[in-house]
Amino acid sequence: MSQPVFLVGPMGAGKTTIGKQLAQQLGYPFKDSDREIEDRTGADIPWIFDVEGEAGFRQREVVVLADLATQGQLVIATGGGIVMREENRDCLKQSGIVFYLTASTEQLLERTAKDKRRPLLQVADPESRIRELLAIRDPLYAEVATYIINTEKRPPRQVAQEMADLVRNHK
Ligand SMILES: Nc1ncnc2c1ncn2[C@@H]1O[C@H](COP(=O)(O)OP(=O)(O)OP(=O)(O)O)[C@@H](O)[C@H]1O
Ligand SMILES: O=C(O)C1=C[C@@H](O)[C@@H](O)[C@H](O)C1
Ligand SMILES: [Mg+2]
Repeated sequence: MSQPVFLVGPMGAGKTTIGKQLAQQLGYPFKDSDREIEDRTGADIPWIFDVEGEAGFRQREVVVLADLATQGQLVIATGGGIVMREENRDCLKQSGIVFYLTASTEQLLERTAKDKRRPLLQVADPESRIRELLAIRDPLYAEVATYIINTEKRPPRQVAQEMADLVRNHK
């Protein structure tokens, strides 16, 4: 099985955290599209949003996803908005196994509260913003998903274990 494994879902779903554990358990290299964009740009995500706007960030995301998707056996954690572009959804569906990681709005809010590096959540009412984004994106995450995994009430390592078993048994 040489196809990549993608993790999609909202900010705070645990794509980066669980993705690293999954990669370790499968023995695959790990990549994070957000980190890859930052490395290639030489700047962090808040800077890219400030200077190039969300549209500039999304353009970079398309290029990085297309590139990572052709690198074979990797675990790839994606950014929360990756499904906003149709070409990304097509790429995800055609390229590998896709896990949609879910959690309640309350959990997403709690998990993202301290970290100020998510420009879309730097608003007066982040809870409403999370709900708005989910209303738009949930059907898009579901559209690309091979498996939908709830990440609540279990530590990341245990979630990753379930996912690793699904990958190993995937035909
Ligand atoms: N299953 C879990 N149980 C408890 N906490 C978790 C779980 N998964 C992730 N977390 C915590 O939630 C926070 C956010 O996780 P993470 O950065 O992995 O989310 P993400 O989906 O990659 O978000 P983004 O889309 O912004 O990159 C981290 O502090 C992480 O430790
Ligand atoms: O949900 C989103 O649109 C984003 C999620 C993060 O992973 C980053 O990709 C960026 O902050 C935008
Ligand atoms: Mg992440």
